[in-house]
Amino acid sequence: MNFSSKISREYQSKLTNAENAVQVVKSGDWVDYGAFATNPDLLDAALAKRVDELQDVKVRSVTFPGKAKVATADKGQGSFIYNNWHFSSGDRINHDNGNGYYIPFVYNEGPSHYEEEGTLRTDVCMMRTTPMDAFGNFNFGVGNSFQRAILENAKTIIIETNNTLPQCLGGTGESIHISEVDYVVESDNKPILTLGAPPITEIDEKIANYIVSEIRDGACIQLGIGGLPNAVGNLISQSDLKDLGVHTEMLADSYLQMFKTGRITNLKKTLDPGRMVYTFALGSQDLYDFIDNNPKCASYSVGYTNNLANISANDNVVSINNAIEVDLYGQVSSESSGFRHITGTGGQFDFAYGAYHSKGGKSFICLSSTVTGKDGVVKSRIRPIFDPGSIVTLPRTITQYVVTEYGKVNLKGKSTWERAEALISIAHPDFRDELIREAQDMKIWVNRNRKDCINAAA
Ligand SMILES: CC(=O)SCCNC(=O)CCNC(=O)[C@H](O)C(C)(C)COP(=O)(O)OP(=O)(O)OC[C@H]1O[C@@H](n2cnc3c(N)ncnc32)[C@H](O)[C@@H]1OP(=O)(O)O
Ligand SMILES: CCCC(=O)O
Repeated sequence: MNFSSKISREYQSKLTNAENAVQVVKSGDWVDYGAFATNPDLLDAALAKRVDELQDVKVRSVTFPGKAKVATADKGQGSFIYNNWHFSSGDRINHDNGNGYYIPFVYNEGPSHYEEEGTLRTDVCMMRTTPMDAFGNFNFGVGNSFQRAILENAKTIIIETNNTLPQCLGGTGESIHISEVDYVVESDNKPILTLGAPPITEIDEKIANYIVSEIRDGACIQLGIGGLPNAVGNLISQSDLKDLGVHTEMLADSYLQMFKTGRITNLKKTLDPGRMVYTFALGSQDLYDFIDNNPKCASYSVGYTNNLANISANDNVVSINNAIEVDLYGQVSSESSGFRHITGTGGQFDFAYGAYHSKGGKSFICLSSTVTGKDGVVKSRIRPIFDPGSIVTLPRTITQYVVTEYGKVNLKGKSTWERAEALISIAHPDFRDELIREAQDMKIWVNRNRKDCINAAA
């Protein structure tokens, strides 16, 4: 039998439908899904339908597009407990409603949690991939992440194919072979989630200006998610910066824009020169078309992209990420607000640490100085201390630059009173007096920190 007919016989023998495939799940099992667009769709729906038959099935996902059906199927019967390593907006709603839980981790350690013997059990992994190629491989498309480590830990593997996933060339960890798979389900090829570019506000533009003036030719860029990093990408596209490189966890539309305007060549990178390195992609159809089979882009496991030594291996790494709040000690909270869990630590810690340790590298945390709550009340995002429940994403020892529309400050090497002074200088003017009073009560204010000196710094 020749190679291709052997592969196709194996494929046919494993082909089934979603309802049959999920019969493999038993009460008490741990089930892992995919990450981002590689979360299963039909298999999630089929598993949720077994709500009356199953007890105590624990599901783990990474950033489910929309809302996972298993999370809401349960209605308190103890059939499913839904957990997630990083919340999407749907996961956030599930958590708000008591239908989901967060799993704390730093993103670079995702693979090792599954690789360390006995840390995590995976009875069944069900994930979405591209259809099988001529060699028997299923590609993880835009969700490489730590899928390979999960699959290697899984007792049973079910693949749900979708032909709208781009073929993402690796790298490492970007595919699985038919010989490793137990069941294949062909889906209805519903288009994967696309994300429009977030709108750029005037405040975002001001913040982006402070950051872009710190970037030099040949720098290696990591942009986080949200409007602010998108504004930075937009401004870089219009600049005359040259030979920028990309080593990031998330590939988004702003990289495509910077590539098209000739800002990105990747030629000055010392690690993976000539290639844009990423572990997942989230953006428009244009972005997915760009990465599809593109040898200039390399999809790697997050154990590689977010490895601290790999991040700092390139020179002049610039990492730009968003935050929810920063306190006067310089701690950064990027994943929750009080007891409301919003997203996750993700790779923020990895890139803030790795960028600072790259030769000439800089790490930026950016946020608007205020936010208007759902109750209409305007709050300062520079806080004396965080509310109970707010999670520290970056300890104060790791934070380098903090940027608002009122300026940028570098906290490295600064004592507590200098940090308070620096951070209040970039807070919204309406909140500065109150922050100074709080800093006095917190014993992080000395007599030479006076209001006029704050105004001078601003
Ligand atoms: C994928 C990557 O980012 S790679 C980079 C490394 N990873 C990280 O940085 C992970 C942590 N960071 C993050 O998850 C994001 O950058 C965030 C959440 C900090 C900001 O992302 P954005 O998309 O700009 O957030 P957005 O403004 O849409 O707010 C998300 C939610 O948080 C809420 N929120 C934002 N700021 C605040 C605040 N200061 N107080 C209370 N709630 C807030 C919003 O109301 C919104 O809730 P909703 O969905 O109910 O409306
Ligand atoms: C899963 C991690 C995504 C992020 O870093 O935001």
